[in-house]
Amino acid sequence: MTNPIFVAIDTPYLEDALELTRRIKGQVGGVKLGLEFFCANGHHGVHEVQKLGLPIFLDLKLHDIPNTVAKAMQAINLLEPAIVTIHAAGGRAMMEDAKAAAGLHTKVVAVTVLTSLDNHDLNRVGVPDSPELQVARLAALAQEAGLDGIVCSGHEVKAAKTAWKDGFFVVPGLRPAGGTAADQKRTVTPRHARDDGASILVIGRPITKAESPDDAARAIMGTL
Ligand SMILES: O=c1ccn([C@@H]2O[C@H](COP(=O)(O)O)[C@@H](O)[C@H]2O)c(=O)[nH]1
Repeated sequence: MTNPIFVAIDTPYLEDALELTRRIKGQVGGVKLGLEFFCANGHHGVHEVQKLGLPIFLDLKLHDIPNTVAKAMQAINLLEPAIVTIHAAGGRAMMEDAKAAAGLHTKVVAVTVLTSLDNHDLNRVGVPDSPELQVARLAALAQEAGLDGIVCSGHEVKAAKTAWKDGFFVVPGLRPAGGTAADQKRTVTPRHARDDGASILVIGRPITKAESPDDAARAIMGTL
């Protein structure tokens, strides 16, 4: 089995990111760099991590008017990321323009409902539906816009895959059995997400905050 684990390296410190990536390199399939890292280290930082040889997932969650998102996408094309995120809530035109501006080998995936939100949180931002319904709605819009796939929690991935057979499904909010959820509200185990159709598993703190990140990644891989 290809290793589906992308480890979320959530740090503003380049040296820490490099050390962690070197340490877990043999145990994961790729590295996810987010806003925290990109704002602190920019293109240079991404290049440095890239030199270690793992596929790079740039989790920038772009969300703006179509022209601005398309220009941002063009500006990161040089980095040739394997995966980039945008927000589905930006609408169909924004997603279409983002995909058109992306490099040929970059998967553009849309964040549907953040895994840190539950039903109540969603209602508070004006969405009267459940996360399941909202994910299905935004996944259909992302598919119409020609994107490669979506980001959703492990609770919705099975239904999303049924509706979008060749979609690419990124699932964060993963916790090994008994793990601390922290700010995540819609969590499942990595095995559950994999069995339900996740294409890649995004795992941060259960690996990066473990006493031995490489052992933690190996142990999670052993459960899949
Ligand atoms: O809905 C989403 C979208 C992105 N994320 C990102 O995934 C990791 C999860 O980190 P953990 O430490 O495993 O909780 C993090 O980088 C988020 O920005 C998400 O959690 N949920």
